[in-house]
Amino acid sequence: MNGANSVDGANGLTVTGLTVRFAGLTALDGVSFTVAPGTVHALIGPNGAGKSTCFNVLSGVYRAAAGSVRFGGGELTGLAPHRIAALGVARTFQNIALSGRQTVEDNLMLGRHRLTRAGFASAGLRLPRARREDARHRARVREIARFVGVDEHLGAPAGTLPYGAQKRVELARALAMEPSLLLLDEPVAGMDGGERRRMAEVVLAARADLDMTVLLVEHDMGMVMRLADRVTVLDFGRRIADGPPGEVQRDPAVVRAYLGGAAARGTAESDAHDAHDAHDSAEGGKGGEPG
Ligand SMILES: Nc1ncnc2c1ncn2[C@@H]1O[C@H](COP(=O)(O)OP(=O)(O)OP(=O)(O)O)[C@@H](O)[C@H]1O
Repeated sequence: MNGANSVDGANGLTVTGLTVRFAGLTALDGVSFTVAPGTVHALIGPNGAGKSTCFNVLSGVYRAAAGSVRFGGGELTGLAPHRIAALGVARTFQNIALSGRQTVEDNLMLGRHRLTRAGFASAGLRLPRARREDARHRARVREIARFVGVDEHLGAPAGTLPYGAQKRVELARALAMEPSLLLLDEPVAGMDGGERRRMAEVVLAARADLDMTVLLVEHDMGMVMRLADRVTVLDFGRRIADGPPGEVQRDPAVVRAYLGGAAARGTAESDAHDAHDAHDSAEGGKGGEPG
């Protein structure tokens, strides 16, 4: 199946024939998939499969050589990152990208920038309209911080928080943009079991309560199985499987791709490690280190 049934018009995403090349290397080779509105969709695959490249095209960081990305009825390919953000697409990063010296509240307020109507001049002059708007945004930021469970940290510099809390602040900042499509790049990488479960709860609550479509890149197969309504699997830039998580985890091409990656690297240690990941993917178990 080619996966490009259009879901234009709502908060659905339709990726068709996406191709990205880097000096002789084809990082994405005609990839197509569809993310239905209001669902959590996972993009998985071994290291180097093309997942980050795909996210970078969706958020406007990379340009595609060919193909199309349609969201909510409009074409995203070729738009600059700020234009894509303005259309309601928010993203978190594999590595934390917060402003460490600023407070959590200020980091979240940055997320609301696109929603701010009063210009810099009136905000600078502290005109009443700008003050009211600022208060409204701060109230919403507090709500979102509570929703994600970081409200106790609002006054702290983001860089001083424990790692797991910083990852949740990143998610809160993305939510502060009030996106209709949320791109999560390895949201639980480096977290312990308790933090992972907490993050999973927040993502599911965001889908249910905030009417959001979520696309997720994640190496933790337990998370993928728990969260995703549908999974697209990439390997060497190509789509090798697409379907419900239970189906995809049994797909021989998927199991082979994960085992093949381990064999190609050839060390006993990485074999054991990746075979463990592949086993997890086949069993829907927990584990899988960030790549
Ligand atoms: N800016 C770039 N310049 C050159 N090659 C790149 C660039 N970005 C990615 N690549 C290459 O494209 C391929 C896909 O990489 P990508 O980072 O998208 O994979 P991934 O699935 O996200 O991997 P991981 O799970 O390790 O993060 C890799 O071979 C990578 O080396």
